[in-house]
Amino acid sequence: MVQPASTVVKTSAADIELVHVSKQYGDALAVDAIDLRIPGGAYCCLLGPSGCGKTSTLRMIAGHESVSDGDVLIGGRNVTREEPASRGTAMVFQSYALFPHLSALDNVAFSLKMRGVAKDARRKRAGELLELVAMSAFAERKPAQLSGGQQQRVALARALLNQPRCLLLDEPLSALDPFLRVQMRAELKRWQKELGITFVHVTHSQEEAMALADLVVVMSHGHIEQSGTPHEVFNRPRTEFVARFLGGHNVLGTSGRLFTVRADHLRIAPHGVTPVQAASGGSGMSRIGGVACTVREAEYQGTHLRMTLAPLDGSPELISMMSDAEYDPQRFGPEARVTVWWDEQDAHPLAA
Ligand SMILES: Nc1ncnc2c1ncn2[C@@H]1O[C@H](COP(=O)(O)OP(=O)(O)OP(=O)(O)O)[C@@H](O)[C@H]1O
Repeated sequence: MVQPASTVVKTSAADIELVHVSKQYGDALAVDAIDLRIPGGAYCCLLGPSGCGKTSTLRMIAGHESVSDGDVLIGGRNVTREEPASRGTAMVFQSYALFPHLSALDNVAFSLKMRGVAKDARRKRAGELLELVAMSAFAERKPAQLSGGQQQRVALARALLNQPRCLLLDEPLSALDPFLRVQMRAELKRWQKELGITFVHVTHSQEEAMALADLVVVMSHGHIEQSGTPHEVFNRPRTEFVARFLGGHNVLGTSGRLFTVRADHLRIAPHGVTPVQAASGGSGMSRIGGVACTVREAEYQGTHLRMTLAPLDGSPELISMMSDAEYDPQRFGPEARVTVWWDEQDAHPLAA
């Protein structure tokens, strides 16, 4: 019988706190005085485009990169100047970093061997961890004889060996094909819940972050643009950067103020139908009378149609997601004239 995760990895989750943490590489400021608290037992995703500082942040938590300024606290203890091994963290690398000449079992047992643990004891312990990640049947295989997803499981088992209180994952799914990525994503989430420890996962995929995280931290140019639950961040993006980076939003402007409307909240009627406007608070963020547009493209995406709409007044294009059930190619197909509007409550103001 497979043992519950909590009996194989007996540890408690630790909070992670970053207090005014900066990272300077020569003249380049990669991370700029960020403050962040990740509650113990949370699944946190650091999300942002290439070069925004997410890997540097993860590596500073792990202790693989020195902190230029500020403090890193794990479980309430200041670990800023501590070695990686004494922080209670473990890291899973993008490339998995397995030893090619060792079997899966010996890869997991390697650090126990270095510490002089007897062969039987280390093989027993490594075997338990391989069982946890459903890899017992592949224990004697070398990494080259394993698929990407299987190598990832071995890397995870190895990282769990020392009972970490926080697991740090650097783009752990990026080397996998799309199908396996979705499957492994679900397993990561399940393991995190079963183990009950804090996971910090770096990704540039908003879809991955939305699917996995309890806490999404959106970064740009070394700053935290916004942090919150996936629902908060998606429904209430704070800045234009967050709205554009997450996608699925239209960024609109009226009299110098910016706001967003989710693509699936745009309302569309065939040309000539007068929109019925929900009560307007007079903020100017709804469009009484609607925007006359031409449908530029209608892309079928299974459950939805993604429509690109070109306003006749020459303002920037809008994106609409319409459910397959609502879509009528006669009325909303390419080149159709339509009227687009939105309700006041669906328009969300952005910080300047
Ligand atoms: N060792 C280094 N020396 C000099 N500059 C570095 C070093 N490591 C990172 N940088 C720079 O710091 C900035 C942040 O890099 P970092 O790797 O943290 O970003 P990232 O968001 O993880 O990017 P990616 O998704 O591409 O890995 C980048 O401009 C990068 O070029």
